[in-house]
Amino acid sequence: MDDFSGNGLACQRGDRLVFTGVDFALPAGGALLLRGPNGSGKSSLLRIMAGLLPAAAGTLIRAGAPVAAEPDAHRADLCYVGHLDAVKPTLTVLENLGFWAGLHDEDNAERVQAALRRFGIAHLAGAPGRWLSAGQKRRLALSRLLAAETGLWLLDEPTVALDVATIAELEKIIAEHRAEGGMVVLSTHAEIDLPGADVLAMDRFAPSRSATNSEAA
Ligand SMILES: Nc1ncnc2c1ncn2[C@@H]1O[C@H](COP(=O)(O)OP(=O)(O)OP(=O)(O)O)[C@@H](O)[C@H]1O
Repeated sequence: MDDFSGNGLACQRGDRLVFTGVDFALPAGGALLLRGPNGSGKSSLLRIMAGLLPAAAGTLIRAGAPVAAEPDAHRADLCYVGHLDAVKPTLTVLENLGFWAGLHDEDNAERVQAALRRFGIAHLAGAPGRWLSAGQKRRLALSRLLAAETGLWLLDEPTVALDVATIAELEKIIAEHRAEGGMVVLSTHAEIDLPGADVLAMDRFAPSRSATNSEAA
């Protein structure tokens, strides 16, 4: 059974200690909502969870084993959607998603088509990325969630630029993922329906000013 947890996580960006002492535990099917003001470290924590940024302290555990022991297995079984959509402007919508999904699984054509349909952008499959509106780019980025099967979804402000109907669809897609034992960590300033989610208020983990100064000294 999959699960994902973190103990004593700290993050340093440049000279600044952004947060310390973050603990969380996600069971299979679990959801974690990251809240907090601008700069409190939500994106940084997601990047640490995705293995894109080293933690200054602490441990991540996936399915009972330290992520540091098998980082590739962890990365292969997660989908990180950052708040930059990473859509290549000269590739078509289908090529963008097919390329990404191919990194996970070569036999992905059907899943890719189904993902575009589910996010309502199948009619744009042949359009170059540069033609997409902000919301269409976001839908394409989120289509990755369905184009390859991964157990852990890490979503940085996923509802930005989405219309109301697509936010409702995303809520359903996340609920289906969790019903199959998938996990999700999501940061947002907006309202989103994530039944039973744990909430991490990131401002609680800001080091005190004196700690920050002594860290920087
Ligand atoms: N590449 C970087 N180099 C140095 N500092 C950085 C870098 N990226 C982010 N930071 C700093 O790390 C801190 C946390 O930023 P982060 O983006 O994680 O916050 P956030 O809670 O996601 O904010 P927001 O709500 O504005 O998206 C901020 O003080 C930010 O300036």
